[in-house]
Amino acid sequence: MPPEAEVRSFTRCVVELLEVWGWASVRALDVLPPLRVLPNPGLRELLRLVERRDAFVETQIRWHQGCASPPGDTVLGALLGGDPTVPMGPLGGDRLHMALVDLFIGGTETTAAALLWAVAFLLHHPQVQDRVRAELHQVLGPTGTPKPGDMGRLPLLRATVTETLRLRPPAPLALPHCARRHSSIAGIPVPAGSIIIPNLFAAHHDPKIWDRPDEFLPERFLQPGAPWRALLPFGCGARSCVGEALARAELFVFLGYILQRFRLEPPSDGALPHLGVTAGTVLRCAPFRVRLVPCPPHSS
Ligand code: HEM
Repeated sequence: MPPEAEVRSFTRCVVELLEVWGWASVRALDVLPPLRVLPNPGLRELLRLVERRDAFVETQIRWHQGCASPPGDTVLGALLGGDPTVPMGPLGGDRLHMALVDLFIGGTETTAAALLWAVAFLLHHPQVQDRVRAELHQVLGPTGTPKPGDMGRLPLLRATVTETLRLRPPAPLALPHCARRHSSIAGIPVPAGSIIIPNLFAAHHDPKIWDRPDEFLPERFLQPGAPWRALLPFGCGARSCVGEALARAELFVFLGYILQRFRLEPPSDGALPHLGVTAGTVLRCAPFRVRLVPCPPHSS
């Protein structure tokens, strides 16, 4: 495990990197790649952060490789082949490096942002909190803790996570894709070489698909005929998010764990979080304060 100061500095680097990636001057390069030849302070800053990120990842890899008995039960240990139950075999070189980068960039801020949005919406909707807590107590009893395998038994908790991902998809513009050959989307021609940027946020707020699209209504996912196919917080198709199952499990378990033990309340001044959005690679909730009031088992 690297020293704590290094971990903190790396965490800051990942947060900043995602922020800079969301700057208009940097996002514009996804739409018009030829602009890369022009001087761009945003791009310069992004590349500086990428260098810092890569240096940290390389240090961790070298440390593991130089270690006489590297731990096999870490992600890096498993990717290096230390865990014989992992079928993929050892990775090396660029593939190993980018697998780790994907985990840090794709798998940290997105899930954290979603959890924060869930807490923010639940502060606005204490009655939903109560219903989820009642479901948790009824199904798991006073001592059981939610596990990923409980999703079928805790439909309202699962629906609460899903509704949060619908209203505030953490990656609102997914990732840019380039059409390798001539194609079409919903009858609209897409010439080869086109850059496609899916607007997941807009799709999740389409009034033609979603009833009262701007409202937080987890129950909509408990009703027959809910438009599941129009729900795309993890993208879709061959290049959809590889971390979907992990992210869903993390959100389900953490949110369930929190709601089982605490009532979420606004701070004493009663200020509720602002639910507005600002553009960014990761859709983040503005910072807010929350009181976690311990609630005894059985209470709702
Ligand atoms: C709530 C959490 C998350 C959300 C909302 C999310 C969303 C997305 C989206 C929208 C994409 C782009 C898909 C597309 O372009 O069609 C993506 C790609 C990706 N995500 Fe996630 N993600 C989350 C968590 C994670 C986690 C936990 C990991 C890793 C453990 C991860 C790793 C990746 C990777 C590696 C890609 C690129 C896949 C590829 O290009 O083939 N994500 N994610």
